[in-house]
Amino acid sequence: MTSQTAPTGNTPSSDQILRAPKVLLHDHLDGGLRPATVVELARANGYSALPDTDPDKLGLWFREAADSGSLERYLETFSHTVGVMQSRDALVRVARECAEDLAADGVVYAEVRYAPEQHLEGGLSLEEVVEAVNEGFREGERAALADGRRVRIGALLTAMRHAARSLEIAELAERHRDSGVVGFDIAGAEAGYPPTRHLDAFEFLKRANNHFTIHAGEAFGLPSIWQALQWCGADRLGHGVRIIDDITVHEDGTVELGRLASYVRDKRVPLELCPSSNLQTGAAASYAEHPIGLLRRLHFRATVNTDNRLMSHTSMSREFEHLVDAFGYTLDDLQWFTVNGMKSAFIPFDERLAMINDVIKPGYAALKSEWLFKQAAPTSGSSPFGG
Ligand SMILES: O=c1[nH]cnc2c1ncn2[C@@H]1O[C@H](CO)[C@@H](O)[C@H]1O
Ligand SMILES: [Zn+2]
Repeated sequence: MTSQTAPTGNTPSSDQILRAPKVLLHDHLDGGLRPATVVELARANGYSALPDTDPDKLGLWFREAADSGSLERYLETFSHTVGVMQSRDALVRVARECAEDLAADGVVYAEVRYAPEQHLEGGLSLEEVVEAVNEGFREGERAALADGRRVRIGALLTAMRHAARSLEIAELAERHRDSGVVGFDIAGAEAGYPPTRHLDAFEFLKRANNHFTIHAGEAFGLPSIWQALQWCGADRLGHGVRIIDDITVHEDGTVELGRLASYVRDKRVPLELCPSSNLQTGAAASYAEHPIGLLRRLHFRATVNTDNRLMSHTSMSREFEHLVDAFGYTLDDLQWFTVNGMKSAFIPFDERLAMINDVIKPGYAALKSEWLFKQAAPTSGSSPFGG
């Protein structure tokens, strides 16, 4: 007679990772299109600049072109996705498919960002862009629900850091606050465009008690993170991965945090880490060397994100799989990242708490207790009771 005991340190299977409830705070709408949708929208809208019209080859092209080692070159690939997202129908479709794809990946809560100012070439107004995207998200949530999957999507409005429309976009976010927009962001090339160029937008949002994150500490280091936090007052850091530059690991294994890294950890500043994206832009050399391993050990408020599912050929499940492979993470680790994400979301506290207690924790508990019911699984071999 053998007896089964609770597994410790078990490696989650791909299937468990897929079914685990996941939270995503950093995902670009224009970085997550299905390749086939890019092709179809280009055809429908007379966009003729696509590098390939075969969906498989186009998907590969995005991935390879983005795999350049530089953020600037990575960002060039967005001209094609933004290029086909210039009509109301295109925006509704892309947003709907985004919600459906995230739901199919087991994401239960996501904040998806895009820059309204980049979608005006077909004659839409900023308001119309936001309304179209919101409509698509709601349609996608309903379609997912009809399929038995629950997902909630909030939009973040991004202003481009090289442009000069950030105050206008911040005001747009504030106007749509009760209709699907949960916050604000700035993105684009980091070097040469410090967040302090947009102080008026951040001041406006703070006066309105609104929320914002800033892409900082991705292609540029500590000064960018410091400005985002101490000059701009960001609630979260988009990437923030270069906070590692302010952390010293000594030969005897002791770790020393500089003032900025201490502040980030002490204040529980959420880091929207995007491992695959960082490998492509050169911010990290491999998954195993990605700072997320150390940041998790040191209990920073680390979260796991996709950034751009198309360009990085990824999903939340894939990001988790890479981390499980690189660091041996268990379901407890994945739950820790997920709860961190939910704690750091921009929706109200009571909703975050309910999502943690009523959706995330029960979801992981169900996965963690599966070993108890192994004998009932259809694939199990001989009877666990012998004979
Ligand atoms: O990792 C990133 N760092 C900085 N900017 C980015 C990143 N990914 C996408 N965008 C930029 O954000 C815009 C709105 O979604 C995209 O068009 C792209 O230019
Ligand atoms: Zn990003």
